[in-house]
Amino acid sequence: MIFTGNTPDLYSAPHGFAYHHALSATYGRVFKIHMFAGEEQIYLSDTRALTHVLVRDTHVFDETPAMMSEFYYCFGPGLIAVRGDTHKKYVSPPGRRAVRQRKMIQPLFGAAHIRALTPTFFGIAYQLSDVIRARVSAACASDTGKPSKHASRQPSAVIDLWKWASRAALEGVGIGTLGYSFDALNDGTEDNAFMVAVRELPYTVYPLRKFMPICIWCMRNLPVWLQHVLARLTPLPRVQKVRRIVETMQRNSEALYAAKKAALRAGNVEAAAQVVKANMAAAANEKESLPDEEVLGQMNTFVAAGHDTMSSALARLLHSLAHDLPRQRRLRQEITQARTETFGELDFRTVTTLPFLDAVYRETRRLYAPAPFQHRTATEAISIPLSAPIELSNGELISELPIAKGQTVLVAIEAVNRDPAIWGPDANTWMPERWLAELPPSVHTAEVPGTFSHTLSFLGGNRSCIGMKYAEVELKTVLIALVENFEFAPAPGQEELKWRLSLVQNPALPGREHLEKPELPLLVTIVKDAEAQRVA
Ligand code: HEM
Repeated sequence: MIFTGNTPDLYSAPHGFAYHHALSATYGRVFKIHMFAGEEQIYLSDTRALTHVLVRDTHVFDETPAMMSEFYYCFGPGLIAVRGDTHKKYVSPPGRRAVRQRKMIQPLFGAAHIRALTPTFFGIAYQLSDVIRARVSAACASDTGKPSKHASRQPSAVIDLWKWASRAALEGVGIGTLGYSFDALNDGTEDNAFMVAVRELPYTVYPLRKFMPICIWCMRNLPVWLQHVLARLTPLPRVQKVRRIVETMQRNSEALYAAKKAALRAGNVEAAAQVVKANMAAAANEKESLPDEEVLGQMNTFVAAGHDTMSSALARLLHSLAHDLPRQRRLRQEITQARTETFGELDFRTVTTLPFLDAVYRETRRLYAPAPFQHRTATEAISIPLSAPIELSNGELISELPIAKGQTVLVAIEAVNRDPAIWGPDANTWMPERWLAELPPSVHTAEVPGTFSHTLSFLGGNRSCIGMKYAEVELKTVLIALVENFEFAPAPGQEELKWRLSLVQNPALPGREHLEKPELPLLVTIVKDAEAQRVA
């Protein structure tokens, strides 16, 4: 305990959430936590101070070396794993021009591109609904010899929706960013190695965070070839599994990249991945372009960042609605009415303007941020202002928080999103209606430095989530298709699910938290038959 500090509790998958909630409730918005080998970090949910960490003083607060090393090892030099000038600007080798990664990638996640992708998202959403329908029908048929449909009882079955949330997320990010279908929504498709690797990465790598200080030392002090030799020789099975996953992802991205470049050279623009297309066009025009390893880094990053967060987010939306049938019915009614009013043609405008759908989406993102915290490390000593003075253990009152050079701040995303002083006494309750009324003045005065609806779910500042709008439109589209076609309810005998802390949160059945694979069993009932769906 003296050596590990609070680290085991802070990162504990099964108990981590309860521990974080208890810490905030007990110690407030600013306090110290004790990490591995005596390191002290600052646990921060004071919004004024966080504005400095995430927005105003980003020249001081950088991504934590531990996280950068982890991302770099897993994905290569993609947007999430590069810092400072490289994040904005590639420091070019002689003869090459400099290119800003974020600037170059931004259009791929801009409103115009997302609008153009909306029919693709609908295609994925209806494929998902078809596969769930087929599963329910098959389960009913195997129970009774034929699908159990009669006047009073629609076909229903318990389905593990984690598997399908994960597959839909993969298909979305594959088609949307790489122009590549994993064929993940074809019921007969077995998981291929790439799919398994992407899916298993977050919960395989997460428990290794306790060894991060050792990894960082190696990455800072050893040549890359020696790091790879050491990774191969490390006897921990988990390290070997991560290594295999990373190699699989890299191999598949390389093959895909080669195929996309070849397609583009052969004049098949449609078949090219957006990022490859944009980069090759830039290079052809002698404009700023990324070297191959950075394009590969983006491909790995998009797949991982898009898959993990999106499957967690969709799972939370379905789970919340399953536990609240009246609100689920209200949402279904809104969607059905929109379908009638638009003569069946739901589009980008419908997706982004349905008020209750929007309220459900915002509330779920507020209460259940897939990534409940992040880290930033000060590259020099600095003092940042606090919203309200705090009392130190020696009785001294301070209104500026001193942060030492090298000290890490834990950005407590979830604590801000659930702060009762901001959101009111019902801050911990899932209540979509709060978004349909005027938000309390405290939400505005808090000045949360986040890019999404006064929350930190997509963080804020120069490293906020680039996929925010992409996520919103895809998730809402999928929700429209699913809620219109099915009713979701807790699975009998499996009503309680436990949400585990990981790189992004994921569900498990009580007593099965030790199993790495997440599970989301829900009772799915078909409420709109296939014929009606086709007519719509
Ligand atoms: C509900 C879904 C999502 C949530 C909650 C989410 C959340 C976040 C958060 C909190 C960060 C900051 C991480 C950090 O500071 O280390 C981030 C960064 C990032 N996200 Fe997302 N994300 C989501 C979906 C997506 C999607 C769909 C994509 C791409 C297809 C994506 C791509 C990225 C990338 C590339 C970054 C790094 C940005 C940078 O460093 O400049 N995210 N995301």
